[in-house]
Amino acid sequence: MTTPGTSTGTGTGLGVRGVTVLYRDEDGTVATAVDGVDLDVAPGEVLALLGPSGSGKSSLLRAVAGLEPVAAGHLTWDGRDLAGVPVHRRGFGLMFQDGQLFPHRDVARNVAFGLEMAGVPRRDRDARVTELLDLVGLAGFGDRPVTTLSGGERQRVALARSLAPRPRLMLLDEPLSALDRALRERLAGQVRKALTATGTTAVFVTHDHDEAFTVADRIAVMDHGRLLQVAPPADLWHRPATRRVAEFLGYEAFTTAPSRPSGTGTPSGPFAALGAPDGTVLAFGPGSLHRDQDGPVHGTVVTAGFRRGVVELVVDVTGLGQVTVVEPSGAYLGGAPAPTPGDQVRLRVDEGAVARVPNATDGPVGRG
Ligand SMILES: Nc1ncnc2c1ncn2[C@@H]1O[C@H](COP(=O)(O)OP(=O)(O)OP(=O)(O)O)[C@@H](O)[C@H]1O
Repeated sequence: MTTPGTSTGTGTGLGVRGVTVLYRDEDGTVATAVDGVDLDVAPGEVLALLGPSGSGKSSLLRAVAGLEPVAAGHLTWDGRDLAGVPVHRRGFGLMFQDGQLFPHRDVARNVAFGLEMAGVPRRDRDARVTELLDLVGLAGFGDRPVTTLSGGERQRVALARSLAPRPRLMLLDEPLSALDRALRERLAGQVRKALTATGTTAVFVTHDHDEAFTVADRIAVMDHGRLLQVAPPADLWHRPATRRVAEFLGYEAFTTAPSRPSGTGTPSGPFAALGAPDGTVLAFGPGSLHRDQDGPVHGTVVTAGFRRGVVELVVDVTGLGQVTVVEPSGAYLGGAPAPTPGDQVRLRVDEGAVARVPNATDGPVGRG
């Protein structure tokens, strides 16, 4: 058996150096899908590639898998160049939006497929299948025909099947995007559990912010073929590297941190209490401001609406712009009226929910 082995050894994992992926149209036009990306994924790490549609996430993943040629730069595993190593010799597992199970095999034989191909003895195979089905929450499903499974169950079988041969790297391309939101949220946690429990190094492509934050040890934000920032979830959320990243994450309004007037040492204005070095941009989003009748910040309600247990007020904040204020909807039980457009409100700032953006210009980042 070509046993890639688990990825928690002494290696260095995946190296991506200046990788560019190009597509050539029939008329000869060349489009750059991935543009000189540098990235490292450490052994045992789960990295999410997050970005809008068309940002180049799948192209980068497919290049790592060996499914797409690398036009410039190179890829390494544990320091060894992957150029010329065919897909099936990389020891990488692949999982896509549609898990593409074998319809004529039952659940257990789907999970066992890679082990059978590798000549793993029956007893070891059965033990591994039981272990994996247990891990993905499908204990006892072994003899079910896959045609009787729900979409979420199918994707969990596909995950178990990919993990069974202990790939040294798992590449997941939007594995949950065909499922409904509630199921996606639940399964994202399960995918993380399965990857970390098996010590599997993984790259998880998604355009869904919540999924990326749930699944990943670090998130790489991609746009127009370039990496904008690579950081652990909390660092990315609270310290977006640029305004573009902050906007992509959902921050809505920006202001430069108040500077200290020379001589007095005390900045003034409604955001004066927010500690940040001069020139830092403060980014406000849902949760950054709360209603408080004695609050120092003034605003006018633009819209108010219920959404999954909360009331969202879009408020035009004086000196800042429109920011969403989120309130538990329990406050409106019994028909208590929600604010209406045009109402004046006072607000206070939740300092921990205001991101600090270094006043850096947007551009690609170095390797993560
Ligand atoms: N086979 C192809 N031929 C030509 N252009 C392609 C091909 N595949 C992707 N592209 C283009 O490359 C760019 C990046 O596409 P890619 O699928 O990598 O982005 P993505 O971030 O994964 O998007 P999505 O989330 O929509 O899947 C897009 O502009 C896309 O139109």
